[in-house]
Amino acid sequence: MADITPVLYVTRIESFSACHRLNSSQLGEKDNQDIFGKCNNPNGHGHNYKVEVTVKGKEAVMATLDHKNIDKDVPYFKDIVSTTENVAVYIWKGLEKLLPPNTLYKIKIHETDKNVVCYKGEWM
Ligand SMILES: Nc1nc2c(c(=O)[nH]1)N=C([C@H](O)[C@H](O)COP(=O)(O)OP(=O)(O)OP(=O)(O)O)CN2
Ligand SMILES: [Zn+2]
Repeated sequence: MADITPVLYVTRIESFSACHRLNSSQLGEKDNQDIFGKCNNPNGHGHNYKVEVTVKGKEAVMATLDHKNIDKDVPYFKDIVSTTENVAVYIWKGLEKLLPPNTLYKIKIHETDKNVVCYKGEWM
């Protein structure tokens, strides 16, 4: 008879504080303002991001982001807009390299109390 093993998902919640500005280097000033509105303010703004990492094992930390200006201090975001969706993919790519294959399950980021993004490594 085949063994039946329960699959458990373990979630750790970590946080980091960072500032950013939603602005695409591929667009002009007006388009950036129209698309990103107040989040395109040149002065930027900050968040206390809460990150939930779910693995089938253990986790690691995202020190490259904490107390940083995401747009200026993190080379990955030189030509990528620092939306929370893109931050989630960035964290996924970083953690995936540190963990055993197929153990990372889900990244969930609370940018604000109202904005929550989830990424499960899927592409379409
Ligand atoms: N799809 C996305 N939309 C927005 C993102 C994002 O990452 N992905 N990010 C922002 C801004 O960074 C912004 O700081 C979030 O602010 P905002 O939504 O304005 O603020 P709150 O969640 O506090 O709620 P509001 O009631 O809307 O002010 C915007 N959009
Ligand atoms: Zn923001």
